[in-house]
Amino acid sequence: MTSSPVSISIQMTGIVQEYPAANGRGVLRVIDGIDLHLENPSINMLLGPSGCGKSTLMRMMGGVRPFNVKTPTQGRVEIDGKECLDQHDDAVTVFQQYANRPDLTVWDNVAFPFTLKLWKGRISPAEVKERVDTILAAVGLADKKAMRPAQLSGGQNQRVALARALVLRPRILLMDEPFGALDPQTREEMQRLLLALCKANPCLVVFVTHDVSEALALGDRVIVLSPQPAKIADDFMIHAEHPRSEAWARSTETLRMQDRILTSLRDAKGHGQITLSV
Ligand SMILES: Nc1ncnc2c1ncn2[C@@H]1O[C@H](COP(=O)(O)OP(=O)(O)OP(=O)(O)O)[C@@H](O)[C@H]1O
Repeated sequence: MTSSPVSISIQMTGIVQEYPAANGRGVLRVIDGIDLHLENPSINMLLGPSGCGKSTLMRMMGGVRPFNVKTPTQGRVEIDGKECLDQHDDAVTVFQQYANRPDLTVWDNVAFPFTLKLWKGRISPAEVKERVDTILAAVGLADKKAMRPAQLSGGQNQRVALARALVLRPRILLMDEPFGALDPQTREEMQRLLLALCKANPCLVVFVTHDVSEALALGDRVIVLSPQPAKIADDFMIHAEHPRSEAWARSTETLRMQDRILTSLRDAKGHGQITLSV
């Protein structure tokens, strides 16, 4: 993978999101006035109680609009100063559920986006091959390329999903609790892998997590949302170098940040969803 300078910004101004209420009467306000400016290359962690609207906010950054719902209800999302009105190819998303196709090999799963209308014909078959082989080597799956998802572990499946996202060389990588279903050791391996991939291929990462330790291990910036309807409860930078050591994780500075996050979540309904894995 080659390291190339990358520059992108996401500006969210006065964001309000309402959905039709489940009982069919009125609306449910999920996001209640968020202003946020993100710039890359950086890893931005979004933390907040379950259901507070993290995924909703993240989807807006990729221009994804739920069927029949005006998104955002109020406010404006800009990518590089240009209003984002639709799904765009600057952003790709990695989900907790991998979304790998069971009928395709690892190689074909990673190459899959290039078969879609948006990408078809944009790059040559030779470049597709070069990109897929390179990213599979980078995520440590070069020797698994002929296997199918059912033959892989959870961590390996998540590597496939990460490779499929990065093969597009996005300027924005949206990660919606990507490591939430993995065991602690695999989760740590994936965190180290993500840091290495981001170093090789800098981009703007927005990463949703329920885990305070994960936010502290990965984040250049930590944004804490309040319970629904979400506002920004806290927002701070972490300047420590990556990868962050065990000693750093146990330092007074880190414990103070951990305490700061937990304090801003203390009164949150549903804060039991927030975990601490150190
Ligand atoms: N398309 C939709 N239509 C109606 N309600 C929706 C829609 N999408 C999300 N919601 C509601 O908006 C709220 C916020 O959902 P969202 O998935 O953004 O929260 P979250 O913070 O990511 O949750 P979690 O941490 O549990 O994944 C929830 O109450 C959810 O039911």
